[in-house]
Amino acid sequence: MTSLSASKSSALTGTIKVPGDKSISHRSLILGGLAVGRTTVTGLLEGEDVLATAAAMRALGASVKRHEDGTWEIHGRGIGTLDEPEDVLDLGNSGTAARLLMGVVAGHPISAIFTGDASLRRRPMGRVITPLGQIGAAFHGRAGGKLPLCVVGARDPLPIRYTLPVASAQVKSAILLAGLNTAGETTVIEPEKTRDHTETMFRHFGAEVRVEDLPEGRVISVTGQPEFHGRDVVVPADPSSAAFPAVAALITPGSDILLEAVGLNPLRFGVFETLIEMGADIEITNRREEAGEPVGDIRVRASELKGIEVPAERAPSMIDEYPILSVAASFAEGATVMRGVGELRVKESDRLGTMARGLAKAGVRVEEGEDTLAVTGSSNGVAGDALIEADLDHRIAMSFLVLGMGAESPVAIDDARTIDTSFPDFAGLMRGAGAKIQERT
Ligand SMILES: O=C(O)C1=C[C@@H](OP(=O)(O)O)[C@@H](O)[C@H](O)C1
Ligand SMILES: C=C(OP(=O)(O)O)C(=O)O
Repeated sequence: MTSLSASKSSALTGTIKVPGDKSISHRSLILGGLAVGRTTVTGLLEGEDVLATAAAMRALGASVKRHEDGTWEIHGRGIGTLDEPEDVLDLGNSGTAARLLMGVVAGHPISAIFTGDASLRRRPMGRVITPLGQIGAAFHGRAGGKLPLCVVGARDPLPIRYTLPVASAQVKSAILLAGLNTAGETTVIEPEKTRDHTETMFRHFGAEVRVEDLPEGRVISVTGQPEFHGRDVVVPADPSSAAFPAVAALITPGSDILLEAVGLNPLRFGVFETLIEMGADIEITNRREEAGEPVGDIRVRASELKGIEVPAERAPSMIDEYPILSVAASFAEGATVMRGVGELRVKESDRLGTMARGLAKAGVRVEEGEDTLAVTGSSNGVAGDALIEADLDHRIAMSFLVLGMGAESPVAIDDARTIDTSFPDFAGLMRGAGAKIQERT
């Protein structure tokens, strides 16, 4: 295991291009593999999660290649024509890859066995098994719907109308992907809006998607068996990754950084809204659109932050950003109370537990509730001097390295390898901006 340690850094400066959006990268490989003809993807995140999706799409019969210039080229044969994989599909650490691909397989007359690393094997899959079972797929696996499990795809997938019991773009996307191969209209109702990259990209590849805002929620319908044609996709920089250098700059006096070409989709932007409410000096310029997604540059300058209440309804738009928000809160004056965050317990780690334990170890006042987290910052700063267990969770690992950049004494993480799932070369990019991150021996 590579252990890294971060210590109090001087001002962070310069332009930082964080890697491509993870959600959009997964979807571009999957839809490219379902389309007839050539799809090219530029700016694909080459993190382990996305590479697991690339390998799975190859195992399902798509041609997926990387060119030397970093562009990816995908050729599929059309919806309904995937091959049965000859071996187990190992999705590593990626919940998105596992759940979206279960949707794809559920809608095809093939079987596949899904597994993942120790973190993915403890995550709940019942949330996709229930609706995909209604479509006609069968599942054989461990008690409680955990991986490894075998998906037997439906011979004649049925169109369903399903209301999401949990705000999850992964569940919504799994159902819509299975719906691609049904004769008829598949409808998902989401009482709380979640990221809409699947809907946007479905349209980009040629599907008919209807979206209505009704009293029961957002109603999304896709007409099955569209002709998907290969398309060009430009992946914006990931706002979830951008949040790490952004918070690092906010808590490091004198910092002034520019985050280039970041996705500004409002359903992903909750963390920046929250930081601005906390008093962050954040400015967005050069707004534009790429492949149907809004993009812009984000300038972040060191700021005095204050604690706030983060409303529960904002959770889906910043679900992956609570760990790094808790770090910002540790340097803010007063309490930051995060509500409605129970979903964090079923991510790569139990993020409420891992954050609460780690912050307490580093000397931060923190209270963990069943679905709340309250962090109280102090004008004395953060003590640090802690070794944190990342627990196979990239966002926990990066959050504590950022904490170390502002703390009085260094903060170390036991396993930095996990960062490669979503942000390869995080340490290199941060060092380039002035952060002090060292290998521990
Ligand atoms: O659809 C996606 O790409 C994602 C959805 C979210 O998960 P849930 O659907 O479980 O909320 C998020 O946490 C994950 O990192 C990516
Ligand atoms: C929860 C995350 O990803 P996934 O669900 O794809 O493992 C994440 O990246 O924070």
